[in-house]
Amino acid sequence: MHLEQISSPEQLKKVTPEELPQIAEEIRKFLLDSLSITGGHLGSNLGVVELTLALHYLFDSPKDKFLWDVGHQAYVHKILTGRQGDFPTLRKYKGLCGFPKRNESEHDCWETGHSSTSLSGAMGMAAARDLQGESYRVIPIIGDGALTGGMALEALNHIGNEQRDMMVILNDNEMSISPNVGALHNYLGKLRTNRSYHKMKDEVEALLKKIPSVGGTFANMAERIKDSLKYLVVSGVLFEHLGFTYLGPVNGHNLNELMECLKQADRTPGPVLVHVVTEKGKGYLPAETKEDKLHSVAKGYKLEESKLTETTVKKAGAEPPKYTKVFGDTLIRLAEEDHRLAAITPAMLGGSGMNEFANQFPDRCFDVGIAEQHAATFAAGLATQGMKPVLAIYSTFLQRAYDQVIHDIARQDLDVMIAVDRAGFVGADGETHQGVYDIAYMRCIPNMVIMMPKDENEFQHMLYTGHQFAGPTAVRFPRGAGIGVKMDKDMKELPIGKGEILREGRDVALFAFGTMVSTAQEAAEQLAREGIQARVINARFAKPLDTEIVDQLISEGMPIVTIEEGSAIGGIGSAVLEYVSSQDARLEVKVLGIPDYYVEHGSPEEQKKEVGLTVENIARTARGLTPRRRQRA
Ligand SMILES: Cc1ncc(C[n+]2csc(CCOP(=O)(O)OP(=O)(O)O)c2C)c(N)n1
Ligand SMILES: CC(=O)[C@@H](O)[C@H](O)COP(=O)(O)O
Ligand SMILES: [Mg+2]
Repeated sequence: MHLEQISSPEQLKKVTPEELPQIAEEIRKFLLDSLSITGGHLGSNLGVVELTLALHYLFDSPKDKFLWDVGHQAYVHKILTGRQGDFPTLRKYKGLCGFPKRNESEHDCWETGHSSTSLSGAMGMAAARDLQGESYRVIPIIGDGALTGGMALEALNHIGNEQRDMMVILNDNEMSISPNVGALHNYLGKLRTNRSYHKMKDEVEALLKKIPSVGGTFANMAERIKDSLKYLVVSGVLFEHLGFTYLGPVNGHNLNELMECLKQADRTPGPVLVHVVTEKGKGYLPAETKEDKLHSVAKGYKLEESKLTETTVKKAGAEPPKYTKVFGDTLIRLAEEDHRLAAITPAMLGGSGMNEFANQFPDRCFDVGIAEQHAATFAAGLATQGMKPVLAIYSTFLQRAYDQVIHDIARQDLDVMIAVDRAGFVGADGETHQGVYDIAYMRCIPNMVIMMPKDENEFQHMLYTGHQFAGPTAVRFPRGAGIGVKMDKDMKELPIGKGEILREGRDVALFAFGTMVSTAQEAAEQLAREGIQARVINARFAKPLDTEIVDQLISEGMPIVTIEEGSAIGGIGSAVLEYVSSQDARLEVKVLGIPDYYVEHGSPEEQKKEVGLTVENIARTARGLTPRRRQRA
């Protein structure tokens, strides 16, 4: 039997146990070939090949529920559940999603993208199962990185208390995106290495079972040994304290051992935690030996070489700097000048461009694990004592820390700068990762200052401005490269709440924010060729809004098109509308932003086109506002 003959878990079950290692090799080869063309999350998937095979071999999806935490490691599950043929479209527009997707397959029972949700979801399913008198297995698969997330710990607390049947698979590869960190990680390390202790525990228990229950000193002594052994075992295993039966650690690449352990877990009532030790990047040397274990690779990754293809490298050299790189460089410059600056990342050191900062300022760099809520409140704590923390966080993950931004940072008016990376469309990761809500969810928070630069040069000035400002600021910036402008040598402070007029015009105002400014400028040029003069405004601040600029537009009766790469509900367009209405003014305002639905994976260009954030649609919208005005003139 070969992989191409397996398009369902039923067919997998026809494979003999002896053939499984060969299927595992075929899966690895398929992943490597396929992802070298499309890109995607390589390292984690190479690490779960045997684990996924074992789960589908022994258990019965879709009746049994597999919940993949984060979901970036669900490619093998997709291959085994009939989607192998769709891999050429992986993470492409209208193609196979890079994460579990309920409308893609009945085997995807739980959608993910953000980490640490699987245990709570599993608890919900287990409770529903029991309340409805049903019988199926609930199996969340959670990584050691995802286990550092607060939600996962909240769920352990609940699951251990309720004692419902559930098999938690802890896939421990000692890696988050970067090497995993934290006390829990250290603790797992002790469990992993303490194999002799586990062997001793099994041997002593077996021995004691043989001691006959006779009276006298010997029996008392045996009971005392039993008690102290119980204490040793229990105090060594945090999970047992929490109400789980702990099984493992088991080698996640040895199919025989792994399946034996899973069978034992299946026979155990109540919540069981199976500690599976795997290697991220397993089977591909460039991944095994690289620090990030090739967590994800770009399109065109060349096999057998742990570097990108020639064409990609050349292109990268010629491209303007990535915003993330400008952030990392500016952070270092700010930290050199100000010893009060400390930077925090919730597990995204590399992704946030902070590796070099961590090298240069190890004492002032904090990787707190996948703990966005803690990261935000930790920043607040630092700020109360006169530090000037910078919280580097992706827009989509800042959603996790919403109450902390309101309650701990902004309400106390603390001097925290939030560097909101990946703001706007993120492309291939798709709907779970789009950074499109932060303007709306932060604009309503008192004390917040929210800005977004039109280019990478303005970005460094905004970071400088945010650092100088004594209160909460959010500087949002997109994924990817800048637009190729010259970078000023010195950083300067921008006036808070002031936009800039980039082009004069009397027919219509294009009021644009961040990435949309250059698109608006292009639209203005197109309109000029048709005789329509558009005024282009770089809003710079979503809060405070530059009301002077809007007052001027009101006084001229100039229609406005607002343009932003963020949710149209509650964004900068809403801010303009709110202000116009507060002035009892009658002015036409059209809001261009992201409509009220989740935009799926694809390229950012395809995503922008889908929602009308294009030169053509801006020009079309502006045209629709101008005829009456031009007739009057
Ligand atoms: C809430 C949240 N924060 C951050 C991330 C980014 N992220 C994706 S995968 C990952 C590491 C997950 O580590 P682990 O669960 O151990 O899986 P592994 O990659 O090691 O297989 C992180 C931090 C995320 N997806 N969700
Ligand atoms: C699964 C996950 O959340 C991350 O791996 C994410 O895909 C990283 O995104 P960037 O590539 O934008 O850093
Ligand atoms: Mg891990």
